[in-house]
Amino acid sequence: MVAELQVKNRPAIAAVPNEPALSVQGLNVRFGAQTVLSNVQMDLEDGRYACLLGESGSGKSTLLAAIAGLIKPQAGSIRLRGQNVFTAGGLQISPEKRGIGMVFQDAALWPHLRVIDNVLFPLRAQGLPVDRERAMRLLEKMNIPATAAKRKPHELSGGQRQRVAIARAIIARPRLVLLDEPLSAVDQGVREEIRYFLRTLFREEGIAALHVTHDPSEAFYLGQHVGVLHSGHLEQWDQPEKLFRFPASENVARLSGSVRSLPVKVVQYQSGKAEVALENGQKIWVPGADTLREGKPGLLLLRPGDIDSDNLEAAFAAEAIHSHWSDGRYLVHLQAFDQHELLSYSQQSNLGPRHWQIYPNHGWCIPAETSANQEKTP
Ligand SMILES: Nc1ncnc2c1ncn2[C@@H]1O[C@H](COP(=O)(O)OP(=O)(O)OP(=O)(O)O)[C@@H](O)[C@H]1O
Repeated sequence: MVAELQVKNRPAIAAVPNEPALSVQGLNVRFGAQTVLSNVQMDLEDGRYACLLGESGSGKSTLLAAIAGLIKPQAGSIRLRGQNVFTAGGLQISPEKRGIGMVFQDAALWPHLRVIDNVLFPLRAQGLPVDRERAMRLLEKMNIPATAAKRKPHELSGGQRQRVAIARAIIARPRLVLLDEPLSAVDQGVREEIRYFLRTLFREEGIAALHVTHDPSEAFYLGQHVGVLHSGHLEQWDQPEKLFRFPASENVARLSGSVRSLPVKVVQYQSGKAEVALENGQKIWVPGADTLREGKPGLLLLRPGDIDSDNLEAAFAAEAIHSHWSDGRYLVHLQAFDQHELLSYSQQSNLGPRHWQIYPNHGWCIPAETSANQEKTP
């Protein structure tokens, strides 16, 4: 009887070769009158690690809950390795049959079970062979000493508990692991250690992951693919370098790292480059989106590494109004073109007026009417 029940809990879906680990199409989620996810589309290749950035309340946890089967969306579809697990037509495979591992902000281990039994729990729940050797190997890889395997979770540090939770999430070789801010409750040193384990372990095991975080450095360290969710819209889902260098919107730029924007007018556009007029009338060529239109307003997105103060052929005057030590250099806040703030890195902390230059071929220009700007309009 017990064996029958366990077999029933095994993932009910078989893998289709060469299909993405996860495919989400047109997903909509509403809670009452509030639309929390709107037409979300994403594909995640098998064995790839993806990170999802977004502000608090943007819908990140809701998306994970929908993929895990914990809530039922109003529209769209979710496929795991080619098999539908949710369709708006009525199919809703239950969470335990989706073959998904989960890691939460707090490790959420069973307090009454020893560490080893916590790790083995998914195998027992799914009626799979209880592979103690694999459990011990995973704990060893996560730098948990063998002696700790017999302890209860409260006898471990917070960082160790989180590493046990990661071992538990992958023990059954799930097709996908969902991680909801797994590093936000641990301190910086432990965070760096765990993110190293995550990176090496998931690649070794070839398990796909969707990892939610607020921290761009975490997303770029771990993510082979990175997305930005804003007000329930997945504004970009891309390779990390593309998302950082060519953000689709001001929100994507802002949520993926330090950035400031300058309003410009598009003079002309030629194969990936735009000539834009700055507010002081000066014209420069910058990389630009192919959605730019001549004569229309644009937004020139500038990261600190796009601006330099040491060049004598300086392009514009600006006042350094604040600087602070950041990651081995100063991050300088500039006041330019009347009221606009820009950022630059510098070896010096000198404040006051100076001349600055936008590096040739740096910056990224997008149309002024991206979703971010539309939302700001009252
Ligand atoms: N079960 C629910 N019932 C009603 N509203 C909900 C429910 N779950 C989430 N929400 C609302 O949906 C919105 C998105 O919440 P969600 O937790 O997905 O955001 P998030 O991006 O994960 O935020 P955070 O980073 O703070 O965890 C919020 O406005 C939240 O209040």
